[in-house]
Amino acid sequence: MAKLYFYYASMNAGKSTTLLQADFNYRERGMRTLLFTAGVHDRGGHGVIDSRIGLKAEAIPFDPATDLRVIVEAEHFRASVACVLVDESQFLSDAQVRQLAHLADEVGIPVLCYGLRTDFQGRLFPGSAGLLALADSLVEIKSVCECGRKATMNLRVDAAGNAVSEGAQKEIGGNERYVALCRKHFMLRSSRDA
Ligand SMILES: Nc1ncnc2c1ncn2[C@@H]1O[C@H](COP(=O)(O)OP(=O)(O)O)[C@@H](O)[C@H]1O
Ligand SMILES: Cc1cn([C@H]2C[C@H](O)[C@@H](COP(=O)(O)O)O2)c(=O)[nH]c1=O
Ligand SMILES: [Zn+2]
Repeated sequence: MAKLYFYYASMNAGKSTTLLQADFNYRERGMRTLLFTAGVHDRGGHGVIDSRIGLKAEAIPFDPATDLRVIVEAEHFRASVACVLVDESQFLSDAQVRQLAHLADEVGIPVLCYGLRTDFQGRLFPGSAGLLALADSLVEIKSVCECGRKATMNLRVDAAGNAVSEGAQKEIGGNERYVALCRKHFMLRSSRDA
């Protein structure tokens, strides 16, 4: 039975790199894949999955109005799709997570989602909440805080490096805007700079 997977981590943990490796693995065996990424996440260009290690691939951009089920079913009808890979899956809506679950259960295509678990305030994103609730397999990709503990949280920082604790949930950025920290240091920095 095909499964819905959620590979989650803090920022800068290697999610996009791992996705692109999994994609390569399918394609080098002659299997067709479909890649999606959030249209809003244009750090490496619109509709591009880019890893800090330098790997890149084109992907279908999704926004809240995108019906991933319709796109994948139409493509699968045209030529068999072996796997669907979704980057920035924290930005999926709950309805889109259900579309992906349908693809795994009813169409038989494995769906691999990669994304953040929590935002800069330590709260779940809609896509992460949906995936934590519905995925068959939850896999944590691990990275380290500056203290050596596991980095599970994402601190948003300003140009001076001070913690930002208020603002919109969605704010595109990279290492200049976010620091991955363990929970202890996330809490300490959040309250110190408040
Ligand atoms: N030149 C490099 N060689 C090896 N690893 C690198 C290099 N540049 C960045 N990295 C590592 O890649 C990881 C970030 O990968 P990326 O796929 O962009 O993460 P994510 O998608 O989780 O934000 C970090 O662990 C970083 O240390
Ligand atoms: C914590 C947090 C992150 N974001 C944005 C910032 C980046 O554009 C992406 C995550 O990118 P990565 O591939 O994991 O490096 O998400 C956000 O909008 N809001 C947040 O709270
Ligand atoms: Zn720490």
